[in-house]
Amino acid sequence: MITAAGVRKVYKMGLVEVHALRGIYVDIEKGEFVGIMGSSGSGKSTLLHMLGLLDRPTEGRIAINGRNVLEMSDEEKGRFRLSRFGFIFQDYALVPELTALENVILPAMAAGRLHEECIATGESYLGRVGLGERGGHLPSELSGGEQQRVAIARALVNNPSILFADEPCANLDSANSRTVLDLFREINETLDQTVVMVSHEEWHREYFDRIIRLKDGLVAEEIRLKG
Ligand SMILES: Nc1ncnc2c1ncn2[C@@H]1O[C@H](COP(=O)(O)OP(=O)(O)OP(=O)(O)O)[C@@H](O)[C@H]1O
Repeated sequence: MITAAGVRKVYKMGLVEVHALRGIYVDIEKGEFVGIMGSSGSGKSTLLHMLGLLDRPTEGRIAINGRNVLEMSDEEKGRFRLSRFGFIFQDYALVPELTALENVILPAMAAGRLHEECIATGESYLGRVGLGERGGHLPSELSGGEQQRVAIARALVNNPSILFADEPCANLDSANSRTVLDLFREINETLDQTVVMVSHEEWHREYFDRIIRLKDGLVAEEIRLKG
């Protein structure tokens, strides 16, 4: 589904070069729940950004369903991200002035869908994450775990083919982390949704089908746990 081949990423800060990725080869298959693990600074978020087309590699090839994304224009990549990808970040990234439902429907509105259809789809996804009664609440009126579930509903609203989550449980206690991880697992199993998640918590591995472990910008090991 997504292939990264020989992907390097160098951040240049003045005269200093940071080699965040040093030649990564990974394949993400449809329907997988993949954990990208590794110690701090190993390149996990950078890899997620490359696979999610949020940033471009310095060198190497990324292909989605066989198509080389480096040949896409920025506009085409933007459309692709909006319609095919869902993103979840550790700080939830909700708009504080908008209600939960308004946050959830933002990507659907941006994709030009009819307002009534956006509301109906948004309500249905809020129900799916267990917040059907909380659509009118502002993010500040919700707990961290609830805010992250709103962010998951928002990521799902355009029915993407792949969900990218960057340390989605980093700000949650273990009970809320489990709720969020159970939700990812359920979405993965019932909607056949591909999930790629960055984590540095070893206990999360019980949820993953496969782990890609990074070290110093390279794949140190891949472990298949299920499937
Ligand atoms: N925008 C940037 N500019 C400069 N250096 C960066 C940038 N983003 C990341 N880096 C550097 O690239 C390396 C990899 O960073 P990355 O955030 O991908 O690691 P990570 O494994 O996700 O770490 P963490 O678990 O701490 O979030 C680090 O040395 C980091 O300092």
